[in-house]
Amino acid sequence: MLVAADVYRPAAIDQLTVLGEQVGVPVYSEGTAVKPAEITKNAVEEAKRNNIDAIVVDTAGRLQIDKTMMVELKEVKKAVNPTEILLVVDAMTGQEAAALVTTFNIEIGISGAILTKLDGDSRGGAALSVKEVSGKPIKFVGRGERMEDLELFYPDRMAQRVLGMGDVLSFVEKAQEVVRQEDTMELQKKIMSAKFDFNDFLKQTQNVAKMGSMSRVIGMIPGMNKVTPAQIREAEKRLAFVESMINAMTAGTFLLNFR
Ligand SMILES: Nc1nc2c(ncn2[C@@H]2O[C@H](COP(=O)(O)OP(=O)(O)OP(=O)(O)O)[C@@H](O)[C@H]2O)c(=O)[nH]1
Repeated sequence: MLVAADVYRPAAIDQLTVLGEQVGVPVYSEGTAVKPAEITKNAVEEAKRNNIDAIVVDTAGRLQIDKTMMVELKEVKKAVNPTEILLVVDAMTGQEAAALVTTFNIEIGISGAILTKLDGDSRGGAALSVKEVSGKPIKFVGRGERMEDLELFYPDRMAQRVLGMGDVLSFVEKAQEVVRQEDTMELQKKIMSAKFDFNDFLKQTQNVAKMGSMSRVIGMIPGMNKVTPAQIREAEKRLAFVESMINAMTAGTFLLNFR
């Protein structure tokens, strides 16, 4: 169950409700008038009543460290004694990330971090900072805006990406998640017998899209870390254009004459 305990940002509750619907997870909310610690305590009771054994509490975030927020987080921690306390760190904040992690770890005591926006920072400086200043592990990383872009963190794979060696293991795992083995065999047969058509091409591009944002997929391929965000945006635009062209075509058999 997801718990809406960010009572300050007006859209935070709605945002969590939409996310809950998307992933099929119930969302517990009491609006903005109740204190986060109280909401969290009630949510645990509600979860127990419904035999739900895991809850994720979304608390308010701030760019700057804020005393009131720290007190509030301590209250939430005291109220429910969570198994994990994960700090969400934006990788784009660079060195500021180190200060944030240090303060949260001293004040609240974190058990790990989630590093987001790694798609915008391939150098991985923030990842090193988290470990260096807190000694706590990064448990998940975000590489784009979609749910599929949130993944488990593997330090060795991150190191390979930073060194420009790609991340073939994650690439294969993601591909296995979205493509069925039988479909791959079918496709292989089509290519071998020269029957690969525009519909197959469309299916392929849709499968790649299911693996996550284009920057994320490209980043996993060895040697492709030099492709700039602008080039990726351009490629996405062109792909959308080609897709619309194919969708506008009439089905049938055409012979192309290239003489
Ligand atoms: N490119 C990219 N965008 C992300 C990533 N993670 C989150 N975002 C985007 O960043 C914006 C802010 O994300 P939120 O989830 O609202 O951030 P938040 O931590 O809840 O914000 P607070 O209100 O401060 O708690 C949204 O537009 C997200 O789609 C990521 O890994 N990569």
